[in-house]
Amino acid sequence: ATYMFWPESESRAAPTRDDIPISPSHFTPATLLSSETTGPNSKLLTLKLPTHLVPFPEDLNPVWSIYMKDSDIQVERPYTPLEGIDKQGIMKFWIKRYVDGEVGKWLHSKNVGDSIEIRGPVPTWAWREGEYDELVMISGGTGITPMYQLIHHLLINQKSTPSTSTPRITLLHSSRTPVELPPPEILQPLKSLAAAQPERFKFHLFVDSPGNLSSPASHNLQVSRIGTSAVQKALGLSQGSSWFKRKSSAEATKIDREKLGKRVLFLVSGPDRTVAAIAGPMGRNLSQGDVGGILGEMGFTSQDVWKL
Ligand SMILES: Cc1cc2nc3c(=O)[nH]c(=O)nc-3n(C[C@H](O)[C@H](O)[C@H](O)COP(=O)(O)OP(=O)(O)OC[C@H]3O[C@@H](n4cnc5c(N)ncnc54)[C@H](O)[C@@H]3O)c2cc1C
Repeated sequence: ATYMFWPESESRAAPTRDDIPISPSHFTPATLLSSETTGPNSKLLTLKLPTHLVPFPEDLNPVWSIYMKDSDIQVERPYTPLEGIDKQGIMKFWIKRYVDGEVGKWLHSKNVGDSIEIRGPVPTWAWREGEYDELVMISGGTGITPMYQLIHHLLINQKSTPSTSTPRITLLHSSRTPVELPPPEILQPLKSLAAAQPERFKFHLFVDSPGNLSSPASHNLQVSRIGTSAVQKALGLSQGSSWFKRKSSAEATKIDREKLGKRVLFLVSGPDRTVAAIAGPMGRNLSQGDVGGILGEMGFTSQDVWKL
């Protein structure tokens, strides 16, 4: 997935400046305000920029990320600020450390007060108002971060009632075990939103294995992979309905897209294996590749699916 393997660009050699707002063409030193362990291999990092370096809100259409540079080995990787950036220059990130990974490990080793050079904002995927009636988001691990940024922008951060052109959203998220689930800073706002506006937002959590939890169900956790039935449920369909073409048993899960009657977009983000299982592997050179996996089996095509 592009999510894991971003090509090394020459941009890591971009100059460092602290006199103009952040932009993709230069690095800017930010200060690490807090670093909090959130699981066996993840941390929540908060960065702060001086207020005069904060970009204009109109340059911050979700979903966007910023590159952070490991200044020891001069390697940069993109990370997604969960709530974008506020007027005070604060950005929060949920970051995983891989055993043999470079930048994640380096970021985890940083102390409060340290300086981290950042470059961005860089668009990940451009949200366009009014194009979809419904978004079905499927994420694995830290792949929840772009989903969270979009949900925060559309539904959590709204002072007034969302407009009728705001899509209904379902988020299906999976982590390997309960201790690897996103931290409360991410889960709690999503749970509150699902409880307060169930007609606008639905949220379901999955784990591959229950870990030490004796009763996952009481934590609203399903112990299973995200599969066809979870997607059907997200679309408000049930197996018996006429939406399903029933030409042969092999086609039992195929959806008659014409009859869906709503403009649905699937957003998929996470580790390679998760993206491949849900929507087929990414293509060469960061292209989307064909839609495969369970969404492909259900009959969805590249106009219905975007792999982040
Ligand atoms: C737009 C975007 C936004 C992102 N947002 C976030 C975010 O909010 N939070 C987050 O945690 N991550 C995010 N990522 C992922 C992040 O950019 C890094 O890819 C991730 O942190 C791993 O980088 P690393 O340097 O720590 O590990 P790397 O050194 O890249 O290694 C990662 C893993 O791959 C393995 N590996 C390395 N090289 C190879 C190879 N050649 N072949 C096989 N395996 C190999 C390593 O052993 C390790 O397990 C985002 C990615 C993108 C593209």
